[in-house]
Parts: sequence; structure tokens; C-alpha cells
Amino acid sequence: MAAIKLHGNSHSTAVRRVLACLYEKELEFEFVFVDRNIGQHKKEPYLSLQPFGQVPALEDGDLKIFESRAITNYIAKEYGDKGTQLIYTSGTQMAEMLVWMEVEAHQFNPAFSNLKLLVQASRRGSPMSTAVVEECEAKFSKVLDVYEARLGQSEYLAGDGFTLADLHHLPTISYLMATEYKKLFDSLPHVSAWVANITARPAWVKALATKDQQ
Ligand SMILES: N[C@@H](CCC(=O)N[C@@H](CS)C(=O)NCC(=O)O)C(=O)O
Repeated sequence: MAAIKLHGNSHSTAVRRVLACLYEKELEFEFVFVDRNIGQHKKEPYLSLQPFGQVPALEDGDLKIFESRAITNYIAKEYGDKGTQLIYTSGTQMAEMLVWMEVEAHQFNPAFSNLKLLVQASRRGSPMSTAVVEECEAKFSKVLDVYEARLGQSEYLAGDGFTLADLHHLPTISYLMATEYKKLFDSLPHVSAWVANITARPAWVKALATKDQQ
């Protein structure tokens, strides 16, 4: 049995963030299905792993942790000698990486969440008003404009190497690329080239292809 157990389900963006990291690091792991349709994530024993009742959660031997970004940070540091080097540990590049990891969590992800709500409302057949749609689009585009400027200076967010700062965006970007909000990326050449580059990584392709083990 693998020492690492990832608990979750494959269509969750937060779970896919961790899957991408595990595949980049070429680690063996067991993917334990959490059936959200029957509320397994809101009951024991799962709540002992993730007290907020969300996926993912990770076990590595005796260690039990949750929060997808904390998990990827742990994996990247603990298994530093395996697979892709996903973090810088010193100097300017580390500082840039930390900045863009925070930007993803506190600027990009909230703006993404608004667009996801629009997509979900529209799919339910109760679309939001034009004013709300325009406001959410404008907020997201304002964030992307900052990315366009940054990616005009370097291939990846933290410099010339792919790091967790880039990886953390993969699930949310891929989600949007399959919606009408792809249009918000299309007019930005540096952002578009970065998106094409990072979404073509074999580890990400593998994460998207991973199915639940029911
Ligand atoms: N900040 C958490 C967010 C986790 C999260 O929102 N998970 C969603 C699936 S993508 C979930 O479990 N939703 C069910 C719920 O909140 O009840 C992380 O990154 O791990």
C-alpha cells in the first residue's frame, strides 16, 4: 500500500491541484475516493482528516494535512529530490515565487470564483444580470492584465522555471478554458502562451485524465 493517500474526487479543482503536484514529483500514491454526492465529506471518518468538510486531504504515513496549497508546498519540500523541482529555496526567485503564490490565492482565485458562480448559475438556467456578469468579467480582466505584464518579462511567474506559483493556477485556468470566459484570455498574448505551455505539461494532462476509484 502506498504511504501517500490523497482523499478526494477527481473533478474537484482543489484535488486536481494536488494531483498535478504528485505527478510532477513522480510519486506513488493511493487515490481514495470521497463520494460528495452522498455527503461523505461532511461525516466521520472524513471530518477527522478535513474538519471543514472539503476535499482534498492528504495522509503521508502518520501525517494528516488539508488545504490544497499547503499540501503542494509540503510535497514539493518533503520530496525535493524527486521529479520536477517545483520550488526555489532562496533569493530573488524564491521571493517572486512567494509573491505569485499569494497573488494566485488572494487575487486570481477570488476573481475566478466569481466567474465560476456565473457559469454555475447559467448552467442551472438562472443566469445573473448583465451588470453582475460585466462586473465579474472586468474584475477578472484587471487581474489578468497584471499577469500579462508579468509574463511579458519572464516565461513563468517566478522567472525561467515552472514552480508551484504556476501549478496552483492549472485547475482554475483549465476550468475557465472550457467556458465562454476563455475569451478573457484570448486577447492577451503572453498570458495565452503561458496557459498553452503549462496546460500541456504531461503531469497536468495525467491529472485531468485521473478517474475516481469508486
Ligand atoms: N481552500 C481549500 C478549498 C477546498 C474546496 O473548496 N473544495 C471543494 C471542492 S473543489 C469542496 O470540497 N467543496 C465542498 C464543500 O465546500 O462543501 C483547498 O484548497 O483545499
